[in-house]
Amino acid sequence: MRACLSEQMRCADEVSIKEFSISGIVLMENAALGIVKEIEKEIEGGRLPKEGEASLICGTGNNGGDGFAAARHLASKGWRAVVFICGDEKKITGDALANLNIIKKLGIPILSMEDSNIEALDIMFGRSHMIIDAMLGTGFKGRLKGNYETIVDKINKQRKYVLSIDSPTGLNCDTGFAEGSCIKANKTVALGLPKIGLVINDGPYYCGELAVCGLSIPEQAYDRVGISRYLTDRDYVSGCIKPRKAHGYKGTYGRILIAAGSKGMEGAGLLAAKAALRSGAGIVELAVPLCSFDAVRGVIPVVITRGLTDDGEGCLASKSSGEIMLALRNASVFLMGPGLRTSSQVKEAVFDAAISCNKPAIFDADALNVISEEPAILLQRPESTIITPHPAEMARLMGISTGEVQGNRLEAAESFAKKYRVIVVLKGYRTIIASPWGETRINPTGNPGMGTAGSGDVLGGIIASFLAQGMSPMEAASCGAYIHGAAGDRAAEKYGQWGMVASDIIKYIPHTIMDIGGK
Ligand SMILES: NC(=O)C1=CN([C@@H]2O[C@H](COP(=O)(O)OP(=O)(O)OC[C@H]3O[C@@H](n4cnc5c(N)ncnc54)[C@H](O)[C@@H]3O)[C@@H](O)[C@H]2O)[C@H](O)CC1
Ligand SMILES: [K+]
Repeated sequence: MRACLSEQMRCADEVSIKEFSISGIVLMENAALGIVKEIEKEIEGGRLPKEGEASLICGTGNNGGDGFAAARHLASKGWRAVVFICGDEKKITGDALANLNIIKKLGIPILSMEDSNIEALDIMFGRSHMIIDAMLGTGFKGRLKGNYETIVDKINKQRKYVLSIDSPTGLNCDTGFAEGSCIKANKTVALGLPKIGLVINDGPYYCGELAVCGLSIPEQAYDRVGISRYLTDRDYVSGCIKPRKAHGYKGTYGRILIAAGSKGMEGAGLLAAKAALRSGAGIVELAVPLCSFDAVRGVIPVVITRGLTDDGEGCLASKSSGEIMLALRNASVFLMGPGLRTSSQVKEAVFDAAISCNKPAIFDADALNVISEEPAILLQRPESTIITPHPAEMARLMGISTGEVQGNRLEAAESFAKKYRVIVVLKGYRTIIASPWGETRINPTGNPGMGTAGSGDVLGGIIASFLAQGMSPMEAASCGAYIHGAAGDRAAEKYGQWGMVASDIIKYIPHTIMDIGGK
């Protein structure tokens, strides 16, 4: 599913209205119907009563207009709807005014904002079963002004079910940050497309459950606007995980070469190898420095192991690159980096491999740490090359602080992908997969328990595996992140976020793939 900036949504609305003759009032009606449908799902799920009182707190823009229209549909379903208008009623125009006039004629109770009425909100909320936040949507900028802040704080103090229309009021729906007070909703119904800020940074915290109501805006309108950011969803992943061919054999599912490890860091390569096999790779070969060979040989019987010349100090020797090239002749995909550690010899080995390897490749962990000394080396690789940095590695690659990366995750991943012509998988909360050609995907799965040693090695293995089985690099990176996160979510259910470890994520990869539709 696509995700967009508020300005892009405004353009798509305009295209729908002007070029496809879907008028604004139709979009607003569709919004109201979609919101009521989402409320009905909450009733079915037992989170709301079948009938009750709803307080609709409406702004003076179109977000408020959606609220007026929703009040009418809720009233027709047997709810007692009470509308409170924040701000100067005289400012209400267009489609929002049309809907306000309808509910006035229907006799739906409307309170409007005068300072004394703010106190009336407490009585209103006291009686309500549900508060609908229709104050501000994509038109909101900066920090809440005037009475908005007081009202938002009042709503957050209530222990009532809160549904936000399009975006929780107070949230910047482009950045996913709130500068001041912000509604903490139980559910947010995004209209048209989810805005980027709803799915990154603090957005998911404020939104609660996210539902999307398409408003019947045609895909052509989004194409016209050039919206190329996506939220990876289950349908996308199940479309990429194709049934295995009846006549397939292990060679059909690819052969992965993993160059990883150093003395005492043997686990990294083993985790990647196991994750690759558990996600369907045909053959996995793990190449480690000779000094680590005995520690990995036979640990996973189905993994082929190979020793590479070491530097006598526990790491790869620079001349190991010739041996890696030899091993790569039989491989279809190359994964380099987990547990290598950093030294000038490791750097030489990584740079040689980066220049010479003509197979689809993923560079991870320490391979990225040495590449960060001269990231321009990446320009010598095809655009399909994948790098999988965590925020600190991304910061090193970009020569900025981790805080700067985390404050602008989307921009960091996208700008690096464009500048160095590689696919960037920026790990962390809401992993971002950015391509050099402008397609970006945001991953919705995963949990804080996945911040555990070896978790990234598991992700590298899954991506390599999907690549080896024929997915495009963008599909492999996006589906890899999705399955990794979803398996991590299952591991957290079983062991808790505190107790889960990387090998638990691997345990749940098979079930997660089966759930998504892989046999
Ligand atoms: N996605 C769609 O296709 C549709 C969306 N709809 C809804 O329309 C809103 C956007 O409407 P708009 O009138 O442009 O803006 P808002 O209602 O969000 O707010 C405008 C209002 O906000 C005031 N404002 C701005 N910043 C602040 C601030 N910091 N503090 C206080 N007030 C602020 C500004 O002055 C304006 O008065 C979208 O979200 C959807 O809900 C359509 O209904 C259907 C099509
Ligand atoms: K809102």
